[in-house]
Amino acid sequence: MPSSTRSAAALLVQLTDSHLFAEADGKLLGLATQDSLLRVIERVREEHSGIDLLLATGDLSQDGSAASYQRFHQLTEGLAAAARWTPGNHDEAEVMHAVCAGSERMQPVLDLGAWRVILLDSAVPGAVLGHFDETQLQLLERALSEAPERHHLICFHHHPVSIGCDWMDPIGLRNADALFAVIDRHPQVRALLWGHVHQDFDEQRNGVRLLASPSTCVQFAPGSEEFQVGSEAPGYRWLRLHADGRIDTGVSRVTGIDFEIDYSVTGY
Ligand SMILES: Nc1ncnc2c1ncn2[C@@H]1O[C@@H]2COP(=O)(O)O[C@H]2[C@H]1O
Repeated sequence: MPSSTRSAAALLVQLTDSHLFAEADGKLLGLATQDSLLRVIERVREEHSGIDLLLATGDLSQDGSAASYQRFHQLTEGLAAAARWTPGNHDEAEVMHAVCAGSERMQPVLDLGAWRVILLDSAVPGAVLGHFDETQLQLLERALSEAPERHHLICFHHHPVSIGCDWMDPIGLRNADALFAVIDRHPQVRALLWGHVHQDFDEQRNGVRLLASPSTCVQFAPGSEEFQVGSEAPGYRWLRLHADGRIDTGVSRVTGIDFEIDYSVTGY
C-alpha cells in the first residue's frame, strides 16, 4: 500500500510510449527502445525516491508481444510502491491483461491519499486514433460520482485536445466531447494526463490541467505540421499531488548521452 497519507503529497512518475519489442535490442527509427527506457529509469532513480505510483500510459510495447510486457515489468519493478498500466494504439490489451494477471497493474481506479487516479482505455483495436467506448465513459462517470470528496487525476493514451502538431490532430481522441461532457459535471477533476504525442504539453481547460509527456524513446517535434521526429532527449514526467488538490509537476530528460536516431525516416 502506498505510504502517503491524506495529509502528505503523493509522488507519481509517468513513463510513456516506451515502444519495447520482443527482442531486447529492437529499434524504433534507429533508436534502441529498451536501452533508452533503461536510461530514463536510471534518471528517475537518481532524482526521486519514495515514489507512490508508476503510471504507464500506453504504447509500452511496439509489437504487443508478451515478452515486451514482461520486460517492461522486470525493468520497472520496485521503482514505485504501486504501478498502473493502460493500453495505447500499439498495445495488445489482452496480452497486457494476461501478463498482469494476479496483480493490480491493469486495475483502472486507485485511491492515493486525498486523490483518486483513474486510468481509461482509449485504444481502438486496429486503429492509430483513440476513442472512448460507453464502458469507459461509464467507468469514468461512476469513479467520479463515487468519490466527490477526492481530487481526481484521469490518465489515458490519446490526446483529447489539439497539441499544435497538425499531423497528430486526426490520431487523437476522436470523441473528446464525450469525455469533456463527463468531466464538466465533476468539479473535483484536477488534471488529465496522456501519452501518444511524445512531447511535453502543459495547458489548462476550465481550470483542469492538461498534461502530456515525452516518450522514453523517440520524440516528436512540437509545432510540426507533418510527421517530424524531435531532437530532444528521452524523458519522463513526475507529479506531486498535494492533499489540497494542488499539483506540482515537471518533465525530466536524460542528459549526456547521444541517442542514435535516424532522422531520415519519415514514419513507422
Ligand atoms: N509519416 C507519418 N505520417 C503520419 N503518421 C505517422 C507517420 N509515421 C508514423 N505515423 C503514425 O503516427 C503515430 C504517432 O504515434 P504512435 O507512436 O502511436 O504511432 C505512430 C504511427 O502510427
